[in-house]
Amino acid sequence: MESSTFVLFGATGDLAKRKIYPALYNLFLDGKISTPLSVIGLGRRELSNEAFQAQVLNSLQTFSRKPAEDSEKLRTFIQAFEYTVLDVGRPEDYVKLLGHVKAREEDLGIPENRMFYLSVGPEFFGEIAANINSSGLGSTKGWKRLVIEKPFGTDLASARVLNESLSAAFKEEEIFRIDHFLGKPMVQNLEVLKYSNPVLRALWKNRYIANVQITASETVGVEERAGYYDKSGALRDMFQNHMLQLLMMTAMQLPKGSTPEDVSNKKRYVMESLRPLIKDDLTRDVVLGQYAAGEIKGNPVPGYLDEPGIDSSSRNETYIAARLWIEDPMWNEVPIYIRTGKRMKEKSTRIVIEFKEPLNDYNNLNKGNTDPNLLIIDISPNEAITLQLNTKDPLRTGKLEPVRINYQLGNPEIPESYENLIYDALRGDSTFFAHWDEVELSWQWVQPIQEAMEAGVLPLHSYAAGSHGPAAAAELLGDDHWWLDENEEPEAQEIQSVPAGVL
Ligand SMILES: NC(=O)C1=CN([C@@H]2O[C@H](COP(=O)(O)OP(=O)(O)OC[C@H]3O[C@@H](n4cnc5c(N)ncnc54)[C@H](OP(=O)(O)O)[C@@H]3O)[C@@H](O)[C@H]2O)C=CC1
Ligand SMILES: O=C1O[C@H](COP(=O)(O)O)[C@@H](O)[C@H](O)[C@H]1O
Repeated sequence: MESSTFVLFGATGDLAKRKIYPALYNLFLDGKISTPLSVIGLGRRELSNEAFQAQVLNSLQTFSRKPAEDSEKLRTFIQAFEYTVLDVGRPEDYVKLLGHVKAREEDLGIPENRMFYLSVGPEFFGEIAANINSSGLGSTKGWKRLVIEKPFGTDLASARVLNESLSAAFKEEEIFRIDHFLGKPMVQNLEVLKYSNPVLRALWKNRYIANVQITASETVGVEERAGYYDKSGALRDMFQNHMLQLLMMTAMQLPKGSTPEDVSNKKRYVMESLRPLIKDDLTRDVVLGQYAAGEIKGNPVPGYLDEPGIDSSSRNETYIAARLWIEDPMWNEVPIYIRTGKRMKEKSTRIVIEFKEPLNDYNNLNKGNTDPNLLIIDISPNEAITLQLNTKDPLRTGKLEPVRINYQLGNPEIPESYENLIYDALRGDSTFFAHWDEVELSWQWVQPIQEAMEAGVLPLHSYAAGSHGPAAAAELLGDDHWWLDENEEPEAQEIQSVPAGVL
């Protein structure tokens, strides 16, 4: 991999401190970044290089997975960072930035490879891309790449406008749209799991799969992000991007040796095959919820409407569950259940594949009550693969009983999501990024939900903080039920204690 200049817009912001600097540092320590390294941080506030470097050091000491103790390596890393004042709306600042980038390229003997990482508000994305183009920053003899954070638009129309403005300055293959769920090691493991195991490969089809459940539950509430979250809600914040990306990764079929373009095509195919939502059936397929006061791990927490910065009459959803169908010979008749919510009982991102019931019980031991086989893929915070099988009870009750075979990753050496993604972007590998077609089709699919929410025709169910979500989300599954962690209370018991009213 050739050296490049990492130009970071929003270098004084929260994401840069918590994720980007630690990721760069860990990549540097792992020898995954070409040296000499050059990072130019940008922001409106005045900072000397030394003050900026002190901020970077502080971020590493607070957030890095590897220790940032005084060492020659740490000093070399920190000295790679320089700072320039830039206001995104001032074209002259980009010209000054070009001078800075070129001077460093010459000083360090780095080829004109430039990665522009936009860790700023999405309202600036289009303007920055245009200014990179017009200032000459984008006219390089090497490669240029644009890395952008979420959110990518707030609906189909705004996403299309944003994409057009980016496309005027960068080609699609130069745009790397971060979806940090795609950087999670277990998500990156999905393809290998499906295709390197003949057992799973043979079963990964509707003949054997009863349903698929994709859950991202969080115990945190709105935190300090009321301004953003009260406009975004669970649909825009999690469902349209992370949850649908997990669905694509689960359902796509990828031949060995696929290129990033093949991946993008396969993911697009999944989205194109999703049965569109019908306005009149929405209440049957989608459940929205908002948390009421409750308890998280024994501590009382306020309801959403009492959170600081939230309008007391807000109808914003903090929970969404949906039933989806992929109209494709491999997935026909397999319901896919997706749910995500804040202030739930546990923090867990997980995919559960429920296999079809055996046609007949072995020797009729359980008389139709045999548990199904499950494949449970824990993505975070736990990273694990669990297979639930049936065995004969060794205590000779004569019954079959389910047992779980479990493999936990849990190795501190495993790179964090941003490390994986920044490494891939530096290598020019867009496999684990959101491509435009996927983003567009995702917005298209959720559009009927957005319209129904705007028209106020979708009920908003209340659920107690610390529960598994609204009771209506259990009904969405009909005869199926959500699978929980082995140690948790069964869903049915929890659901009974949840206020089932409609707000
Ligand atoms: N924080 C997080 O955990 C996550 C953030 N994101 C996304 O990442 C992006 C950045 O988020 P975050 O770091 O939290 O935001 P912050 O508000 O913490 O930081 C914003 C950054 O943008 C800079 N900035 C703001 N206005 C301008 C301007 N006019 N010209 C130049 N620089 C400007 C600020 O620097 P200064 O004030 O010096 O100008 C600051 O460095 C957003 O798109 C967000 O949605 C995505 C996932 C998670
Ligand atoms: O993008 C987001 O993701 C986080 C959850 O991510 P995780 O890696 O902690 O599982 C979510 O809290 C946040 O609201 C959302 O913007």
